[in-house]
Amino acid sequence: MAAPRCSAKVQRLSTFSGMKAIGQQSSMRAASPITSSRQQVVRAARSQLAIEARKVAVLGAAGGIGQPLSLLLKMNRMISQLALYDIANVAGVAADLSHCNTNTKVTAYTGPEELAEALKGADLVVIPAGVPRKPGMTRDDLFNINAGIVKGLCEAIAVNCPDAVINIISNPVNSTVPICAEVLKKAGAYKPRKVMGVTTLDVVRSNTFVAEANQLDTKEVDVPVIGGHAGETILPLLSQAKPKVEFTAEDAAAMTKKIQNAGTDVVNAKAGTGSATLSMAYAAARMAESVLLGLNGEKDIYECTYTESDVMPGFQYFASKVLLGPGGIEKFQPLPELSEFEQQGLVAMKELLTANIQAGVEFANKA
Ligand SMILES: NC(=O)C1=CN([C@@H]2O[C@H](COP(=O)(O)OP(=O)(O)OC[C@H]3O[C@@H](n4cnc5c(N)ncnc54)[C@H](O)[C@@H]3O)[C@@H](O)[C@H]2O)C=CC1
Ligand SMILES: O=C([O-])CC(=O)C(=O)O
Repeated sequence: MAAPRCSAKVQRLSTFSGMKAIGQQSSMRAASPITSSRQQVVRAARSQLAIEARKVAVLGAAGGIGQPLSLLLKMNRMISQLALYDIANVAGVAADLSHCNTNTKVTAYTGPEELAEALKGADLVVIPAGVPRKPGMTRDDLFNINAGIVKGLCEAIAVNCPDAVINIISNPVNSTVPICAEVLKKAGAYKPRKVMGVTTLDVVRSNTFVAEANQLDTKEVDVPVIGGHAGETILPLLSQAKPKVEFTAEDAAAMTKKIQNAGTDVVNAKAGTGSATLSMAYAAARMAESVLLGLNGEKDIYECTYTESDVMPGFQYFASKVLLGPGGIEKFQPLPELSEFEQQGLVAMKELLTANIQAGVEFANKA
């Protein structure tokens, strides 16, 4: 008879693992495809990190991103309770997921009257609630609907779990993050180091495309992405790619365009049925994992994120690489020396990013 596929000894730290069982020696080759370039989860597994009981809430859990994201989180050993909230269809998603034999307990909450219970005690709240783009739309075109959704959810967070880290996926991220921050400020519950716009998909895409173009192993590539999360505000720092990759000016411009347009390419390929969901779930699960590793005290956990920051004078909110830790963002990495092309990219994004930020701040503060 075949041996059982999984035993108590073969519990993995997270979904992405490919990693060896906790308690066994990990090797680079066996490392997680998501995190191995950073080696952070591998190290956590090696050190048999003391794992605290953590509650994670997903708001918009029945959607295109919410469902695969919840599956990935259900497989994350650092999460003891996964609270799934949506305005509809979430009970079935939770019932389905609850049959996966991992130790994460899944609970479902439907509609505004159950939102408070979903949030109470959460260490991390991930928000993929809201409408996605259709071909021909910009992310800004989602503002009218999604701004109100994010505002309402953040008002509830301010009351029910003001200490939680918040990962905002809902577009337009350039505006929804300022909306979240302003709502929390008004409620006296703002922790600037804990409000993070999820731009991990831009990093994931950059790593993939740069690896493919240079015949590199994807899991060894790391490209920081700064600015924001829309069009020309997405600025991959190809000059800072690790390992070092030489680009001609023409190739750098083409690669930058490809990364900036990647979301639109998926929207067009899906032809009216939505935008990136699976790669976004993967990216958000990586970000959640990094946040939780940081909360648990693991060292050297770095991610790019869009947040209120002083890193780039002239931009109140900006995406850049940060060190994560027990307090959320522990430290901002100063911007490295940029190539001439990247400096031009910074100038080019100024008008759009400033307008996006202003729209968010104004929306949150109108009566
Ligand atoms: N940050 C990023 O890199 C990315 C962001 N996105 C954005 O993520 C958002 C979600 O995308 P999908 O999951 O594809 O959309 P979807 O339409 O498949 O799912 C959205 C879910 O949100 C729920 N929802 C709506 N109003 C809600 C409320 N008030 N409270 C709780 N849940 C609510 C809906 O019932 C639905 O289940 C979109 O705004 C999209 O543009 C998508 C891809 C990448
Ligand atoms: O393009 C969209 O609308 C969804 C998104 O933000 C992305 O895929 O980067």
